[in-house]
Amino acid sequence: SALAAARYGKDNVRVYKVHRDEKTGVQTVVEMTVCVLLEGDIETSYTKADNSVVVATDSIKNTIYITAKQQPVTPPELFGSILGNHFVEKYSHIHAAHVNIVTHRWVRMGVDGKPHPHSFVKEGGETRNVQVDVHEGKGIDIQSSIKNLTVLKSTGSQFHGFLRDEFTTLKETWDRILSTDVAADWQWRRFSNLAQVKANARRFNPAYEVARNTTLKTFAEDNSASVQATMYKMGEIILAAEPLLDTVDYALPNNHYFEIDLSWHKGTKNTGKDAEVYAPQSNPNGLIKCTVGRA
Ligand SMILES: O=c1[nH]c(=O)c2nn[nH]c2[nH]1
Repeated sequence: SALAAARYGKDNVRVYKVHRDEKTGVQTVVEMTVCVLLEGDIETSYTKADNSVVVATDSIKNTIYITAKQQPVTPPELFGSILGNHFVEKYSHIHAAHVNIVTHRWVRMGVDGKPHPHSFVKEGGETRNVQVDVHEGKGIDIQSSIKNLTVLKSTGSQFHGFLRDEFTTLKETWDRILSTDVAADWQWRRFSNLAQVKANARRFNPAYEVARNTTLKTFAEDNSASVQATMYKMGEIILAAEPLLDTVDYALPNNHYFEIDLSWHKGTKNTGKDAEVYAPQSNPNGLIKCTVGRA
């Protein structure tokens, strides 16, 4: 046998960094969970118990903290590129670094209608993530994403005209609840090196805002014919907004809310246009995926 592939590193490195604006007294916080995996001429550490090629995962963890101290930690696309590039440049036998960053949403607290200078609220499990893959001598691939943004609309969603055969029991509907946990990601065109990432660093936050706002606005406003049709509209708009994007991906679970027939109780009407009380379903769920690319 032979080693077909290998990468190793430190996962679940939790990092918090505060920025203190001395003039205004406003403090800003970033909290993230980082994973760094390294690839390169490390085969002998697997096949020959040769640890001389191993940058210890503890050293990788230390490097994450030092880099977070010395470098900007936002936008995560930039921090991930700086971090990955460090390992490829520092160690001649390391030829690729794979950095995953999950940033948690500490949203500034509003107190008496005003943004508080140093207090924050974590809103749900929604995160902003990046996957940065630094390939020595080839370039830097960045995928940005939103995860666990749970949304629901109480109407404005339909599903009819679908294929009917001997396996079909689902009733057609022109008015249903639609709820999903948004997982969206957008793939940047390969950056040739760290300098080019830095030259485009101003694009990352606006792209995130466009992706998040487009997702919410389209979800809310589209009189959805299906999850498929609505997610495609989202992807089209995001792609049109940022020329450096190659593709936009969505993976949307369809979290079903079933009508409950209550007619057994004194003829209580609770289906169709009289439906008010529903049974939210944990499973099974639809799962609709797509990748929107340039024509
Ligand atoms: O939006 C939807 N797409 C589907 O493919 C589907 N299948 N059942 N319900 C559905 N809703």
